[in-house]
Amino acid sequence: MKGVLVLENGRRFPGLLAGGEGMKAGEVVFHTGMTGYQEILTDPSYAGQIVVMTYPLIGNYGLNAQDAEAKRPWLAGFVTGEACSLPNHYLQEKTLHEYLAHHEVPLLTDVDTRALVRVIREHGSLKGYIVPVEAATEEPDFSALPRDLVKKVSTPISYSFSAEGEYHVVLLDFGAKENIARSLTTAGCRVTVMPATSTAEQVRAMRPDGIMLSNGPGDPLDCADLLPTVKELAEEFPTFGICLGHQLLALAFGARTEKMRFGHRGSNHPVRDLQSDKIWITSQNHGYTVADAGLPDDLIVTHRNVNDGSVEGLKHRDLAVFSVQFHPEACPGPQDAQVLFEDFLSLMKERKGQHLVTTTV
Ligand SMILES: NC(=O)CC[C@H](N)C(=O)O
Repeated sequence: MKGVLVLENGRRFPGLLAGGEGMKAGEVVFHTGMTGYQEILTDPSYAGQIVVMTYPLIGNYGLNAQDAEAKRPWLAGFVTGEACSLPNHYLQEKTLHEYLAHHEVPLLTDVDTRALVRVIREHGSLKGYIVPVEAATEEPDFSALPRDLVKKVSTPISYSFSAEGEYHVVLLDFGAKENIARSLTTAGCRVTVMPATSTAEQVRAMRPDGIMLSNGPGDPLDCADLLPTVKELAEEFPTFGICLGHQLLALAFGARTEKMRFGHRGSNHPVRDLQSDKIWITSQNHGYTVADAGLPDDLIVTHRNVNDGSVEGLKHRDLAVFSVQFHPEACPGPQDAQVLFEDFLSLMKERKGQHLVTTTV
């Protein structure tokens, strides 16, 4: 079926429509990863967004049971140049077309994604919608795009992700990629996942050694009601924030966040670790950033993006609290930053009063 992506500035990008066919509006963003599309499709941070892949051929290794970051896709649409309908991989269970049709997510293929990405880069991110060509006269209501995305994607109930491990981490789920829990488990932690709206008392009752604040969708300012709890927990426990978790920590301690022109979404964003002066290649997916202006004295910048200088990491001057804008759990992507899970373990170890043996490589 012929379909079209219509941008809010009126630009139209025709293609072939498969998957879900109802009108789905969202913020149109692009991702530069060559692989990792299954992790992108299942990353809850993309809720409410239409993701355009810049790499021309997507889907050639199918989707499997192991690489999902969540049980379902949350994104509003997926746009590719070419989508492979005959994938080949020993783990492959579904094609891109089958997976997105099953979850009723529109898949628009055969799109001139190079032209589309140029428009987004020039104008900054734009809202848009995908529809069958004949329905493209309907006026979408962009004002109706949801703002309570974190509460939509967060787990409704607490659950134990892993039951063994020396340190107990409560993972506050703002839309967590499963690989954060997997990485913590691999590092030797017992992980309990709790809803985004959990109170400090509920978290404290779990007797955690540390708090992990996850990634998640939307504008961090939409989560203002969660900030007092984030601050209370960070003042009491070793705390590690990733992406949205980093932004919420920053806001909770008095920093500001701002929307970026078109964000960072890809598997090879260079970040400078200011302490070692080494460059890490990182996986990123964010449209907001912590602003340099008005950064409180208590927060020290630990990492910066090499391309645009934006804040990529923070630590608290006095508390056992640190956070990064990129994804050390790196799915998809490189693993340069995985050492941060060891750093988190070290903070929990210190809090327990044990001697620290650094495993940093
Ligand atoms: N991956 C994330 O956690 C993204 C954080 C936030 N939604 C942003 O786009 O900046």
